[in-house]
Amino acid sequence: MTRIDVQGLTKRYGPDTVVEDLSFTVEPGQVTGFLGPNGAGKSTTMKMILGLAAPTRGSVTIGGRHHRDLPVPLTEVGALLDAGAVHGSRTAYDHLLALAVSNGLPRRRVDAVLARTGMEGVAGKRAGGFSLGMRQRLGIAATLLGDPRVLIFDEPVNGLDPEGIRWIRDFMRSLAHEGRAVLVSSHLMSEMAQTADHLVVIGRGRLIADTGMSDFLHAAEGDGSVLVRTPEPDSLARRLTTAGATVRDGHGNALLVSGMTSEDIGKLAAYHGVPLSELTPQRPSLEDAFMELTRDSVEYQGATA
Ligand SMILES: Nc1ncnc2c1ncn2[C@@H]1O[C@H](COP(=O)(O)OP(=O)(O)OP(=O)(O)O)[C@@H](O)[C@H]1O
Repeated sequence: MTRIDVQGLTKRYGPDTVVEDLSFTVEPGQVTGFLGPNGAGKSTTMKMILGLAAPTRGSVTIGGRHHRDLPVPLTEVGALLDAGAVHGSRTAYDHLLALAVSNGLPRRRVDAVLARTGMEGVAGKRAGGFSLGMRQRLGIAATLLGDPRVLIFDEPVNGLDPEGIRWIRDFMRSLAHEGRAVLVSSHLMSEMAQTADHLVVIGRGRLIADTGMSDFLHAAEGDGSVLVRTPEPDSLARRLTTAGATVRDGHGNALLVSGMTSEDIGKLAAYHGVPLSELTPQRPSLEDAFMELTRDSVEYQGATA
């Protein structure tokens, strides 16, 4: 099985250390979300994985080999860093054919990737006239020309409409489902939550978290308090406190209850005949959880941060 192995990776540009002692693996059969605020070093790390930037220290291997030692790189790793890197005057078919030929790949792979990405209908159209979503599809088709086991996408959903985002998300999942190792960068936690199985979070070039998505979501669930709305807040607060819960007053007729599940609060209220108009477990948004995690490492904090 082919995995990406990043070990002690460091990159300096002059006096600036933009990636610092970074280690993580990208496992086959799952989507690994590579998350970090703007300027965190995601693109630089991806370039080092692909041999496009030389590490100052540390190493990256793909299936145990450095990128420079891969005989036909496109058959081992496909990458989309910038979907704009297409000759606008070429048709989608010719763009892919030029890539295939220059990499010694058979012509039939062009038809295969056009079909895989649902682009047969526009294969003869010039890429210069494509929407951003179509350009992304073309870029993704190109990454698949060599049928690689490892795929790398830098912010693939940036600027796309909801349909385009959904398409890319499903596509990433299907690639992982086939056993490929998929690394996808983003600065949006909410996007990753719907796509990734595993999360590698960096800030200012350093590793902040390397965790399963479900563990992250679990940790983000907060203190487990429950918002309860009732026309009889005083009576319910008394009964909840007697039953061992901690109750804080909210706005209007709302109570914020901790130390008891929403299910037990509902049962207690029903038992005492107290009507409820709302019973909502409180969870911080994923974006909140991510901001909390990376708070100390955003590059430029606003005056109010
Ligand atoms: N060739 C370069 N020379 C000097 N500094 C660079 C170079 N490339 C990147 N940097 C700096 O390295 C830091 C990390 O940039 P990088 O593009 O890797 O971050 P990123 O996490 O991908 O951010 P974004 O989401 O904004 O693309 C930034 O401060 C950037 O200015």
